[in-house]
Amino acid sequence: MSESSNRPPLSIPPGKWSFTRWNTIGQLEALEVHHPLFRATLFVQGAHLAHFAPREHTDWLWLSSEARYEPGRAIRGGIPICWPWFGDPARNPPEVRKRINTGAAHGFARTALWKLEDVRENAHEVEISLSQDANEDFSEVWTGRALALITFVFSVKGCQIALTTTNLGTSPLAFSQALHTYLPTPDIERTRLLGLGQSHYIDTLENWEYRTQEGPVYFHGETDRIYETGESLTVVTPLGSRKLTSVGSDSTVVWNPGPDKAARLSDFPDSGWKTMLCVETANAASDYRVLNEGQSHTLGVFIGRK
Ligand SMILES: O=P(O)(O)OC[C@H]1O[C@H](O)[C@H](O)[C@@H](O)[C@@H]1O
Repeated sequence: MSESSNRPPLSIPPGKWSFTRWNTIGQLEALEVHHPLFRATLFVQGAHLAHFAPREHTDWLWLSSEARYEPGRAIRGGIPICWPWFGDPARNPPEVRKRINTGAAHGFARTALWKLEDVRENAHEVEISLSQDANEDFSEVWTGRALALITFVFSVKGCQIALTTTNLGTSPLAFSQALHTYLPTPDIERTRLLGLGQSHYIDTLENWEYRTQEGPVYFHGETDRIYETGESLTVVTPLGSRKLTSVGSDSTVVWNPGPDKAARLSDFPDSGWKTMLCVETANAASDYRVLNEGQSHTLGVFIGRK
C-alpha cells in the first residue's frame, strides 16, 4: 500500500470556499458543508459521506454511535463506497474474483485516502469531487489500473452521487460495486421499501437461493438480499419517506443485520438494527460490469424527498 497522508490536499485553498470547511473528526479529515439550505460531512478517507440534511431536517443518513474515525478503518454508517468489488470476494463472479488478492469484503476504496479534485459552490448547490487512482500501490489486494471519480451534489432537494470508473489498463476490467447507503428509521418493524415488487432476488441468508418479491419489503429480523433491479425505490418510515433513483445500476442490495448479527458487527450498537436499513445502489452479482481499455461506467443515486 502507498504511504497515505491523512492531511487535507492543499491544491484548493480553503479561503476560496464560503460554505465548506475542513474539520478533523477523530483521526480523519473531513469537509463540512454549512450551506444556508443544507449540511453535509464528507470524509476524504473513503470519499465517505457521513451526514446530509436539508435545512430543518434531521439527518437523512444513519451513522453508528459507535463509529470510529481512524485511518484504514471503515466508518459504520453514512454511505461507504464499495469498490472495485462488492461483498465477499468469494461470492463474486470469477472475472471479478481473479483480480482480488484478499478475503476482505467491499473493496479497498472505502478505507483508502481519496484525492480532493474540486469544490464548487453557489446559492443553491455545493458540488464536491474526489478521485481514487487504483494502481500498483494496491497490488497486495487487487490487480488492475482504474480511476474512480466520485461527485457529490448537495442541494435542498437532496443528495446526488455519481461514481465513474474508467479502465486505465489494457485488458478488460471486470468489477462490482455499491453505494452502501445507511438510512435511518425510528422503527424498522414499521418501515417498508416500495418498488421491488415482482423482482427477483438472491436471498443470501437462504443459501443464496433465488426468490421473487411479492409487494413491499418489510423487515422482520435479519435481511440480506441482492435484488435484480435498479428501479426507483421509496423507503417509508413512520417519520416520512425518501426516494432513491439510480443510474447505471440493475441491482439493489437490501440489508438489515437483525439482533444477532448486530451483536457481532464491528462499531455497531446492539440495538442499532432497530433504527437503520441499508438500500445499496449496486452493480452486484450478475450485474457486475466489464470495461474495455479506456471505457467508463457511471453508477449513481439521487436521494430525495418522496
Ligand atoms: O460489515 P461490512 O463489511 O461493512 O458489511 C456490512 C454488510 O454489507 C452488505 O450489505 C452485505 O450484504 C452484508 O452481508 C454485510 O454484512
